[in-house]
Amino acid sequence: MTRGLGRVFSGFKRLVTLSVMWSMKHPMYSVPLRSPSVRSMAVLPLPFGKPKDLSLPNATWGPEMMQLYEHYNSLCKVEVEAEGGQKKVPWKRIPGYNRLLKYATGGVYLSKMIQSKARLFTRNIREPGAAFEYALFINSEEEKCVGIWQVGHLLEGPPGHVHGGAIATIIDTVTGCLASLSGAVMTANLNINYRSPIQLGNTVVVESIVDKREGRKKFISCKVTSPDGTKLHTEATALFLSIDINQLLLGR
Ligand SMILES: CCCCCCCCCCCCCCCC(=O)SCCNC(=O)CCNC(=O)[C@H](O)C(C)(C)COP(=O)(O)OP(=O)(O)OC[C@H]1O[C@@H](n2cnc3c(N)ncnc32)[C@H](O)[C@@H]1OP(=O)(O)O
Repeated sequence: MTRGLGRVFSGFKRLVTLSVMWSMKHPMYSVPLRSPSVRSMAVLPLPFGKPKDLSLPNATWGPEMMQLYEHYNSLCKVEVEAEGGQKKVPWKRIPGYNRLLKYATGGVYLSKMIQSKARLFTRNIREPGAAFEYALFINSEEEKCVGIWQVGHLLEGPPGHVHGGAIATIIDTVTGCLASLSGAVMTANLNINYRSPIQLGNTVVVESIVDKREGRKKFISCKVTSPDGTKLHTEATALFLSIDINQLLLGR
């Protein structure tokens, strides 16, 4: 089984790697608000169809979530001067699917082959608004990732408030997205200080930056605040280690 999977995977590996690298540089993520024409590189024709981008607004998004989305989405259209007089758009919205492998060309097929029932933890509840509603924005120039999150009623920990494990998930996702800018990583360490509880249904902003790199290690810090930044909910530091995705998938 492992050998068979290895053969399937190695056939796609190069394609996936190249397309992930290409996708991080491609301006496709600058999707205008409510644009019906979301171009997705994960879109291959038959037989699996087009994956749905779950990072776009839906009817459950409240005014604060929409305001933040519009703010960061508008940053995704701002060009800045880069080296050699060229223009760059540093902010990109990361499209969200229910599996990570759908991210890249070939991933649609791969994700059907490898544990077809697997779902990304943050996208496994189909009811809109019930759990994690979010969009991630990344600035590769400043090495910064911002997540806007609306936390639904299925994430209760203390009465009426968000579970600490759900907050850890949010932090792991935002810092993990930033850490994976240059390739596959795993979380080695997550250190969280919970400063003030988050009410269910509320929207929060999660900002993360790279503090330091040492070989395979990336040290990232993160804070979770209210939308206007006045209330600090959570602070965290994370250590990510770059990994060989082959080893992860093939269990070597
Ligand atoms: C591609 C683009 C896609 C973009 C699209 C993104 C969209 C959406 C993003 C969603 C993002 C979700 C992000 C979820 C991310 C998870 O949730 S990952 C799941 C949770 N994590 C795990 O299960 C990891 C389990 N642990 C492991 O697999 C292994 O321990 C690790 C972390 C891979 C490290 O193992 P290793 O590679 O063998 O490394 P090892 O030799 O042990 O250590 C190397 C160095 O790191 C140090 N180290 C290792 N562990 C630790 C530790 N815990 N503390 C301190 N130091 C440590 C060692 O001391 C050593 O240091 P030096 O001696 O070199 O100075």
